[in-house]
Amino acid sequence: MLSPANTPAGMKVEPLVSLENVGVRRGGRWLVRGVDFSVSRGEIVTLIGPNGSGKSTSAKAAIGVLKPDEGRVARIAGLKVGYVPQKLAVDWTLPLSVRRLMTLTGPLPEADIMAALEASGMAHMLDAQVQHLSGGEFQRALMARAIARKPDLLVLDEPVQGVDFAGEIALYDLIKSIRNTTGCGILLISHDLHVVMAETDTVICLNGHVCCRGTPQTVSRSPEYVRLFGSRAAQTLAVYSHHHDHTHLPDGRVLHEDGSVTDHCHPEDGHHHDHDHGHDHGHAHSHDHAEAHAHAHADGHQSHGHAHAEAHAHTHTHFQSGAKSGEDRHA
Ligand SMILES: Nc1ncnc2c1ncn2[C@@H]1O[C@H](COP(=O)(O)OP(=O)(O)OP(=O)(O)O)[C@@H](O)[C@H]1O
Repeated sequence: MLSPANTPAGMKVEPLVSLENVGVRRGGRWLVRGVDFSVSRGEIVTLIGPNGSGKSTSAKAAIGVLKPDEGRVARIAGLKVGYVPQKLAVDWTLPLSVRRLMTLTGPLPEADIMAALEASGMAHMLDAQVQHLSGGEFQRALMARAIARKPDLLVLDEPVQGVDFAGEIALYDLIKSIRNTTGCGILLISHDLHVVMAETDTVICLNGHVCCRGTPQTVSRSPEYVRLFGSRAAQTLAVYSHHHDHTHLPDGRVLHEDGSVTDHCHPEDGHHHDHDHGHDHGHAHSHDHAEAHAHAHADGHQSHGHAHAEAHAHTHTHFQSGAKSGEDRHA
């Protein structure tokens, strides 16, 4: 495995992609600002945050699909990106087999198609119609498609959407095994504020900017969590909790915890208090988190404790971005 943890001590690894103070402005307002994070080979970075908090925007800026209005994005030369979008622009009235899905945007050697489907547990569904796949199978097919071109960086936008709890664990297992066998870097997007993959090296919590970051606290030590979800779940999932200190109003302005309202939110505006949960919220909280998780899954949606009333649009038509270097893209 090529995890940074396994690289020889003192050896500096150049990140596959790094964002520095990135801001994206559209329609007269900042969608995200002050975003900085990097993803290295073998590393799993998870972006969490409520709906509309800028996760997809930040990921798109990272892979070069979207040009930032401020800040810098650097990518290693020739970076190959596999992108599993949140939504697909597919005409569901036309028949589409899994095999065809694999080659929609370009031919692939048969051996690579089969190896990717094999790795994703989908080889037996080669001729199945995509329309008939379950949520979990569909995500696996998309993942197979993304890994077939052997990317350096795999970007997964909400890979567990529409997937039940057991399927979620299985998908996280698959993501872990992709990382372990290929050594690629993984940027994972989740709107679930309570649960992230245990293997996540860094969690970046977005709320229009980086609200907090840290290592996820594993809950495997919490007897309550194990009792609720079983030891298998406890081995696979971890919990990362946080608190948002501001609310985005429908008109784009920001209501802060102290009652003041500003036009934008920005880490430097004096209203934000970053929490490094690696320090602030340790194991003592794991019992509460496990309960939060139980509720989230029992009623089918999460309570974020954060009102975000904005409508948002998705443009998720890219399967795969053959991003070259960031400088090329931004020239
Ligand atoms: N091209 C655009 N023009 C204007 N606003 C946009 C554009 N793209 C995204 N937005 C807005 O930017 C905000 C962030 O969107 P983004 O899709 O990055 O959020 P997200 O955290 O990924 O949300 P979700 O969890 O709902 O997918 C949203 O309020 C969205 O409406």
